[in-house]
Amino acid sequence: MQSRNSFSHVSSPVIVALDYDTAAAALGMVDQLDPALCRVKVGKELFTSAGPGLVRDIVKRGFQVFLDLKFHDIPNTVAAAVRAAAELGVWMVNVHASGGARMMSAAVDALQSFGDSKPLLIGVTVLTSTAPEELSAVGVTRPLEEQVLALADLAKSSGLDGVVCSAREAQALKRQCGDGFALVTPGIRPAGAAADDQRRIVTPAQALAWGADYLVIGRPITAAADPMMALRNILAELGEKK
Ligand SMILES: O=c1ccn([C@@H]2O[C@H](COP(=O)(O)O)[C@@H](O)[C@H]2O)c(=O)[nH]1
Repeated sequence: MQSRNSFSHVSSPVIVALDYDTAAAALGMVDQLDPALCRVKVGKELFTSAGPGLVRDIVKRGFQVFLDLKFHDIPNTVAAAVRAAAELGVWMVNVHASGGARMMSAAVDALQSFGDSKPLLIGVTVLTSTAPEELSAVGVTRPLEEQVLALADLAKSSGLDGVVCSAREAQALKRQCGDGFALVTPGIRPAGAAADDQRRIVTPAQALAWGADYLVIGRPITAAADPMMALRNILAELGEKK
């Protein structure tokens, strides 16, 4: 899957999740990483503590940034938020697909004026920390995979570029949505690694084999004694299996 915006120069599928509470800690990790070997993700903790200035700094260092703020609000607010994200120069931004078609279409429309520098717009389906048995407690009674497929269908018909899902759903999603629709998969764990709070985990090689386009990996890299070595080991495993 080649991303369809003007930032498509990194061939590695790995997106390193920078889940830190200060700009200094995040930049400490960024400075150990190579922008030719991975992209990076700024999520809610880091953005809330360090703000848009840090995102600009990371972009200036040559990294493609996935701004993972999972917007979910009324259409006008989400449209304005994704526009603000695009102005930061990020490569990818996301919204919750459960926000509905009108909200997602408003986000798509808001990005039109950015032309080739438009970030990829991705819809979150069901979080990878959600176990199948947890869905009914939030009012979703159909099976988890059906919910993921339905939300992906809504995201695609609303004009989004892809979805966040578990790689466990990747094969069914590729069949339904086709190759041009990006599958961004957190919940990635090398064999033997701790699952932590994730519930639908997949190894890096298995995720790619099942059709994931991007692998979001946090703690298995950032908590490693040598994060760059951990990244290189994952890439080597992927190279061998591709
Ligand atoms: O469904 C989702 C959506 C987002 N995430 C985010 O990805 C990383 C995963 O980090 P790990 O340390 O590899 O578990 C984290 O930033 C989450 O907020 C997700 O895990 N699942």
